[in-house]
Formats: sequence, structure tokens, C-alpha cells
Amino acid sequence: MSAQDQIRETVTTNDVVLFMKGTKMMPQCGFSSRVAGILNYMGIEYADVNVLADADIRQGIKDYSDWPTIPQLYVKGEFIGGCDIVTEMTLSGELDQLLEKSGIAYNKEAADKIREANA
Ligand SMILES: N[C@@H](CCC(=O)N[C@@H](CS)C(=O)NCC(=O)O)C(=O)O
Repeated sequence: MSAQDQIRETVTTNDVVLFMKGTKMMPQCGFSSRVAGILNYMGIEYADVNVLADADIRQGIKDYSDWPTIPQLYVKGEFIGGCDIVTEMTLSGELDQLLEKSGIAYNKEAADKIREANA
């Protein structure tokens, strides 16, 4: 299967996918760690794909989204953004709205705590 086919299958068979450096339990880059930390803290179920384990996926995901960096968050097959965007969306409440609209479970109190801590 080509990298593009593999990526398409991954983002269409998992509601939430984070392409990252390292794993959700052991991130290997600060940007990936930040996004995984947000998702973990908010209790969101997601698939993690370690791009450091596969050079074709590392390049392929940039081609797929036309976005030059890792991490990359996908919800319901749609590219949402990287670390800066996901952080902003968490703080603004936009991420909550997206999750609610998409029917994805998360801990709203935890999301509120992140916002309180960053107010
Ligand atoms: N501003 C970016 C930061 C992410 C970033 O700069 N990632 C770099 C360093 S980890 C990257 O993916 N470079 C390309 C690569 O390593 O393949 C974001 O919001 O996600």
C-alpha cells in the first residue's frame, strides 16, 4: 500500500489521529508532546502515528495535508492543524465545539482547567 493510501485509511478508520514524533506515551518532540498532552489530558481517544518510525509516512503526511510540519491532528478524516493551531483552538473553546459537533467524547472539565490555567 502506498503511503498516501495508508494515511487515507488511517484517518478514515479512526475518528481522531495524531501524526507525531514519538508516541502518545513517549513523545520525542516538544510540539508533539504539547498536542498529545492536550489530547491525553482531555481524555480523548485517539490513534497515534509515530512518523519517526517511517520516513515515507513522515513525508507522506506533509504531502497529504499540504502542511510542512509535524504534529498533525486529524478529526473525522479532516486535517485540523499542528501545535499552534490546536493550542489556540483549545484555549478558545473551538476544539470543544469541533469535538461536540463530531460526536467525540472528551472531558469538558479538563478542557476548562487548561483554559483557567492559561487565562
Ligand atoms: N509551528 C509548528 C511547530 C511544529 C514544527 O515546527 N515541527 C518541525 C520540527 S519537529 C517539523 O515537523 N519539521 C519537519 C520534520 O521534522 O519532518 C506547529 O504549530 O505545529
